[in-house]
Amino acid sequence: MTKREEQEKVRLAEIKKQLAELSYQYYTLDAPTVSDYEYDMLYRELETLEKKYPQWVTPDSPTQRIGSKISGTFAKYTHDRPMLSLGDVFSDEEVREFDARVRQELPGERVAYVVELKIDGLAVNLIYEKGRFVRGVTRGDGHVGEDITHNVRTIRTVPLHISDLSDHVEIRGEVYMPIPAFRALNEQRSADELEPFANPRNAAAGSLRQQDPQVAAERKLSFFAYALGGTSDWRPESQEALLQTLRNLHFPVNREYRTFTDIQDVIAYIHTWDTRRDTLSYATDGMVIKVNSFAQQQMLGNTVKIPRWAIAYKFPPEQARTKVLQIRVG
Ligand SMILES: NC(=O)c1c(N)nc(OC2CCCC2)nc1O[C@@H]1CCC[C@@H]1O
Repeated sequence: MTKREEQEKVRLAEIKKQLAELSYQYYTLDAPTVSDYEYDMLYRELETLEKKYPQWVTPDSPTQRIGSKISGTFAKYTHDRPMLSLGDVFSDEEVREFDARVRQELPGERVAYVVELKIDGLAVNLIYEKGRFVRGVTRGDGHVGEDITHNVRTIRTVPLHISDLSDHVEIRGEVYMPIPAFRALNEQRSADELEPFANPRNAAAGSLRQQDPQVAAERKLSFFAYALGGTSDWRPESQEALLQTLRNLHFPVNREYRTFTDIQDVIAYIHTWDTRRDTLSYATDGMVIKVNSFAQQQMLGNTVKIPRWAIAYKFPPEQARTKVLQIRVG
């Protein structure tokens, strides 16, 4: 390799690193530190170098987010640890019953709960090998999902590489379509005389099922990470510690999670979102209450489909609330 090629190879690696950091600031932190122009100039320099040296293009380059169409059906993938669903509850009383059961099964233990917004999207499994994003899979039936890597890699908040170089890391979270993107998409679909999507969840699901990643890329999907799959050598102590680790790895983590030791405080926090959730830029359909300690989650275990250490408190459906509001206003 000539001196010049050597320098260009270094420059190429440097730009990829910078663009990944700038993209994280812009899309995940919503706090860009450079102008769009500066970003575009760097991106163009990378494209020029990759055109000159195609042998140096790596799958985790920002230029590789939109690959080629896939043909035919999606490949199937078996999760190395099942992706559980959640049992639903609809009242404060049922939340207290959950707490009573947990404490009864953990006699003498100090129990803390992490409460998270329940994002109304699509559960997805992200697989990283030696730090590189290699596969994105739908939850499917919890055991076998569909390989939608080509579409997941177009999601700007999904890192194409992470600083943890373990052999196999599985990050689970929710792919969702922000409400502004959902509204714009439906306006466009009405203009094109296409059937609008009923809700952001359906729009996200429809977008992830596209054969053409160019279409998925235009749907402005996003992602919140909230759980681990079978990950080779991570041993986080608790949900809280896991969420912090995910944030440190530059995964988008929803910031509205809180930790409580008293179920009354959990219930009070849930109700602060009864109407406040309408101000969020993404759809939610409830709150997820999880026993914080992973050791205690292990002791409580899971049924075939759902954990015994977590529940979803569901908000009343929109129309019901609107009716109540009408009566009150009327
Ligand atoms: N939708 C969510 O925001 C959400 C969340 N914040 N946390 C979890 O934790 C999982 C981990 C093990 C059992 C449930 N699951 C969520 O969504 C579930 C995934 C599958 C069905 C629900 O969408």
